[in-house]
Amino acid sequence: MEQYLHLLQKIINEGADKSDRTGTGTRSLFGYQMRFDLQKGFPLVTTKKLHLKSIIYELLWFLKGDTNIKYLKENGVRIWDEWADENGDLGPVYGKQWRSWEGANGKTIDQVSELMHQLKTNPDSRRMIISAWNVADLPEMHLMPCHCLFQFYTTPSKDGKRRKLSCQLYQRSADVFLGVPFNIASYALLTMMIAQVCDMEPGEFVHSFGDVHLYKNHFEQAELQLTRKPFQLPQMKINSEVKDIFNFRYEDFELINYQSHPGIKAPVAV
Ligand SMILES: Nc1nc(=O)c2c([nH]1)NC[C@@H]1CN(c3ccc(C(=O)N[C@@H](CCC(=O)O)C(=O)O)cc3)CN21
Ligand SMILES: O=c1ccn([C@H]2C[C@H](O)[C@@H](COP(=O)(O)O)O2)c(=O)[nH]1
Repeated sequence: MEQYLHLLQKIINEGADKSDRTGTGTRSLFGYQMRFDLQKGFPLVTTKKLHLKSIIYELLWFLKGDTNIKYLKENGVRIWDEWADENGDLGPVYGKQWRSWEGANGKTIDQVSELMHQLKTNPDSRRMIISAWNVADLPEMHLMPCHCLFQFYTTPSKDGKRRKLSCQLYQRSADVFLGVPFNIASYALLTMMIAQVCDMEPGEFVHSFGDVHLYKNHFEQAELQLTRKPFQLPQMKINSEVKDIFNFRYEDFELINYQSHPGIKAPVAV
């Protein structure tokens, strides 16, 4: 995960100091890209211990089309608590847009099912995009989508038998210390899950950023992380019997050989 440490260092060295919506203050860069070859291991940050359980449950929650934190809470995941109302609702956030985007004349569009259909029937398509940035719904969302648009791309693999699947994400706003390690692992996992159910090989995850920032109250934590040497990447083992993107359960994932430095606490900007 040298790419990630390089980004942290670059923000510290070259970023502009900016105020932000939360009142915390950030140092920020505009426009940056990282690439992760998913055949070289699972891109989970090793310079602090990451809680993969939260990442997996959050992804399964998006795929269910859920936008209430009840399911997360039942599974011990608290990362969305600060944004929910008294009923646990977050408004029409990711899950709603991925699975039931409301179009004209009351029709809803399941972008994930559409994507699966395209990948299986027309894998050279240049239109395999999922967008959470539903402009009409933005005012109702408790937090506007940060990872707002992603695209898939396939090529024939070397042996010509199976295709290789890559994914590129555009993240308009990125909390480099807390959010980004989650976002990398989440989209890497999603790409591997989709590759499996389409009988493809995982290719690359390309992570493109708009405003990528380090909050002022994460500086010490980031400096500590930069003193640490990354370990080799772990591997992710997925239950190969699952052949439908909507049938994955938490128990279908096994992280192997994850060696990391200790966790580092940091306050989340609300
Ligand atoms: N300021 C901010 N940063 C974010 O990364 C973020 C938001 N807001 N709002 C919406 C979601 C929620 N996300 C979050 C929220 C909290 C943690 C966090 O506190 N992570 C801790 C451990 C949390 C756990 O797994 O229980 C960490 O050390 O990574 C991570 C991602 C990502 N998003
Ligand atoms: O998956 C996520 C979700 C959120 N973030 C961060 C990025 C920003 O620091 C805040 C959102 O604030 P805005 O004012 O709406 O940009 O949350 C993230 O990094 N990853």
